[in-house]
Amino acid sequence: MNKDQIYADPLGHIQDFRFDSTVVDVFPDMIQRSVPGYQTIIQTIGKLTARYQQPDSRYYDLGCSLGAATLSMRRNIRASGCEVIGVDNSEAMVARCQSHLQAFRSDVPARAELGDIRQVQMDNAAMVVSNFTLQFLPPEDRDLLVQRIYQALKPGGIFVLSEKIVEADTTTHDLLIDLHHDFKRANGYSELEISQKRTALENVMRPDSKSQHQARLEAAGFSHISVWFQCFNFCSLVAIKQGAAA
Ligand SMILES: Nc1ncnc2c1ncn2[C@@H]1O[C@H](C[S@+](CC[C@H]([NH3+])C(=O)[O-])CC(=O)[O-])[C@@H](O)[C@H]1O
Ligand SMILES: O=C(O)C(=O)Cc1ccccc1
Repeated sequence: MNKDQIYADPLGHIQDFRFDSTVVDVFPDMIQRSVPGYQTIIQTIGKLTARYQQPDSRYYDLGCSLGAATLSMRRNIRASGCEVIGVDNSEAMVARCQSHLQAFRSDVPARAELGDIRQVQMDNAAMVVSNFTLQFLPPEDRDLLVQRIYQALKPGGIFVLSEKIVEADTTTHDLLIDLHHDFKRANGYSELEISQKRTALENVMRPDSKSQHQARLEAAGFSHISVWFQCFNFCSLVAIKQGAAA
């Protein structure tokens, strides 16, 4: 696995963070060392797939990057007539993701599509995952996407939404950010790397608060909403669409 050293040297001008080929080459190392609980979340997406799978259904991974969640869903589907679709608007990510998907044998079809998640057609879904992707959309586009996810889900379908979050309380907000930086430091990132990456993300990643996420999911129509994971300022929610009446 290639080590992430993208922000190791001092940069005169720090450009906005982009998911280009330089990032693709180090992405598994970067996400592992930067996102607390990443592995737990990927594994739990698999467990949720095993529970919420429905036959003849689609499973979407929005902002699939290299396909970690796509693969985790595919590994856990036993129902027939299912298909897993990863979508990402980074050409470099989609190309690498597609070759990962082909490297593992499976009876469940899976593909990575190049596209903007705001435009992609979704329907007949048992499950939709947005694992740290919604935070990169312009805030004004988030409500509509969540409404479209709700519409795409079948009754009883599940949406897994993982996000970096902000706290309303500034004291605990600063505390959680400090704890996250401690986590990055413990994983070998220097002060310079932490601060340059922070600057690079400032204009492109705009986290909401947990209550904003919960309100948006409720407004879209989801019946059952819970935070199932949180470590520092990283969290993951499940939102379930009401099942068919018995
Ligand atoms: N509008 C958009 N349309 C499509 N893709 C987008 C868009 N905006 C950003 N992306 C894509 O969303 C991904 C976000 S990374 C997801 C990790 C993955 N889910 C994982 O479980 O490993 C999160 C992170 O690195 O913090 C990138 O690949 C972008 O190209
Ligand atoms: O690195 C960070 O500080 C993050 O917030 C997580 C992250 C991980 C990978 C790409 C972009 C952001």
